[in-house]
Amino acid sequence: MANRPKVLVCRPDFPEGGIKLLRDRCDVEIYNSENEIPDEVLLKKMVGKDALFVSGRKRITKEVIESAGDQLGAEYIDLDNLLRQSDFVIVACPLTPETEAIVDHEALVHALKNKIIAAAGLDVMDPEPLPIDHPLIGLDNCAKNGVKVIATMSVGLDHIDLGEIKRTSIKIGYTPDVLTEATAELTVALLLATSRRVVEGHKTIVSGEWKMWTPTFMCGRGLYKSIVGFVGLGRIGQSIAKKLIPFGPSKILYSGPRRKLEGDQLGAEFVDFDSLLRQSDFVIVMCPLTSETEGIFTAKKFALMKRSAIFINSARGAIVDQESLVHALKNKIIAAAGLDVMTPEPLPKDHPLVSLDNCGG
Ligand SMILES: O=C(O)C(=O)CO
Repeated sequence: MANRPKVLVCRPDFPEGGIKLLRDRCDVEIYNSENEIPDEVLLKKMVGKDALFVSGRKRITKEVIESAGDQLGAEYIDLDNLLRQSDFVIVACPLTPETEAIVDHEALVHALKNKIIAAAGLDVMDPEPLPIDHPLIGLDNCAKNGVKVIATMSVGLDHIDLGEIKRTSIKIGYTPDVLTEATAELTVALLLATSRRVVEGHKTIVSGEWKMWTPTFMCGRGLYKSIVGFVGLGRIGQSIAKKLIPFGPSKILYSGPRRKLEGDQLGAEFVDFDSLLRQSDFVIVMCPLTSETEGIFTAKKFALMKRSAIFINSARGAIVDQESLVHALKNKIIAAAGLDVMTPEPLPKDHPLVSLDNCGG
């Protein structure tokens, strides 16, 4: 069918239901490799596409955005002069009261139909999308070019250069709330498995290391009357907190950019980062990866934590300085870690975190 948006799906293994939704409305090309699409392939394949659908692991770089979008540079000149001189006129000003209705679409249709100008390439229009029967749609000399949407199957946007995106008209689609409960359940599982040493215990049976019952063998740490600290109390953090409250922690703390009403409603106390690290028996990392949070878990921060503390990260590996985490675990500066995320993913088999008994993932 004509005029269907063209979408490049950058992995073959997104859930079928979602792909079907896309296929119903769009022409879909799927990049068929289990590895993330390399930039040089993406740059070629996205030519002529209206949208990209990527995973949360595909880095969307400045180069990709520049090729996808609608950036320009221009020499200052008054408008009429510019219109008289230019072979190509690129509209890239912000929408303000002064520029509103900058393109009179009827006038544009007239100009294109009557060859007053040769052609138009539109990355934006009014309304968006244009109705299928709009005269611009049927005009051979009017192309709607360039990627308009980058959709990612993730709530995290850390893989996309948002600074560059803001300089374009590209819209971002993401999946908030889709995995809130799943991530929260997994984090609770990770926390219990780590504190109750489930994986370690399993290994002792498989390896034959468990010889007999002794009073303190595989003793873990309890949530009951513990202090649980959340670094980031967004949707997922709140859901984890709700699931942990029935275990009877004595206190829930959280740190982040600001105190939240939802934190108050959960009876959680807003504290600064260092104070959270000093007080918590369980530290749960649930903040987004941004320039402010990258590498915030340094050796100094691990040193602030209790020696009995358990560290859980279900957010992003890069929030943690991983060498410092290895050091903290090896030297029992903290008791244990449960990791849903790491750098790189997957960790190589010979990475120290893989062999440490007090680290699970
Ligand atoms: O939604 C996200 O950001 C994820 O990491 C899911 O894997």
